[in-house]
Amino acid sequence: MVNSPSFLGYTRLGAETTASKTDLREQFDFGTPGMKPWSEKDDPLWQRLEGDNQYPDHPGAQALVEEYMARSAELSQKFMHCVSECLSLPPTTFASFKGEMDRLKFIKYPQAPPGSQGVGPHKDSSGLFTFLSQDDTGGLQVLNKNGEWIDAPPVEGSLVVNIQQGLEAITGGVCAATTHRVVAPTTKTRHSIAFFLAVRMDLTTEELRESAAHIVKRIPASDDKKKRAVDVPSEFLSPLYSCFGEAYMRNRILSHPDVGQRWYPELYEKYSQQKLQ
Ligand SMILES: O=C(O)CCC(=O)C(=O)O
Ligand SMILES: [Fe+2]
Repeated sequence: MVNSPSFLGYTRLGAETTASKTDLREQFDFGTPGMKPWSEKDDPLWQRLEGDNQYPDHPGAQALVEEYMARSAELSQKFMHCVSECLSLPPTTFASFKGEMDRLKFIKYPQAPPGSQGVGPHKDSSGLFTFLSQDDTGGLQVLNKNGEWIDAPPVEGSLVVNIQQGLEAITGGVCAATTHRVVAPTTKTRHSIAFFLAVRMDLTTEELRESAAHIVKRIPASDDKKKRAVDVPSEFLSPLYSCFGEAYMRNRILSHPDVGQRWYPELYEKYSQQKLQ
């Protein structure tokens, strides 16, 4: 991944940081193929997050990744319609928020001493929803409304769906982003595959406030529930960033400091000193 300004490719064990601690996992990150090349002259820096994949040197890997991404994109399209209906909104309400490059990650967690951090507490930040497939090892946990960690145990043939910060921001916090983590396995290796449905990176906080107000008005949640949900902090809603792309760039740089330092040294310095407001 260190060769990719788009944070795509292989991340070795120990190179990723979440909640200021090193994660015990290795992974391959891929994006929807065929993105427009970044132009230094015309495009904002965050546009560079959309780039070319680095495929492993393994027969069939590229075809498999591309098929997995295409089918997940199709599924997520239907899922978004269902979510809109559940919120009593027209089925295509979220269509105009959909971003260009979805992401797919193949993750491996090696055995570790009890209580080790596979991946630390976080909210997914590149988009609207995450569709997660996990093997039968267990270790995925979700924070409930009382602030307790509860297991999200493997259920064969199922996907875990996380709400990402993009949807949280768009719905004014009514659909709160899922805070989750993985406790490292102690007796065997754990594998998981995560598909991240992209949100539009050019969406500015101003546009967002307008559309969120419009959507929130129409979602039939109690005012009390709406208010509490908005209290969840989100880097996407931080006044520090003018659009989703910028907020996502910060997230990538702090999660993958080696890549951040190589390609975006000035931003790395800035973000590592900045407290999220
Ligand atoms: O491995 C898992 O089950 C979760 C992975 C995850 O939350 C992530 O990579 O964002
Ligand atoms: Fe996650």
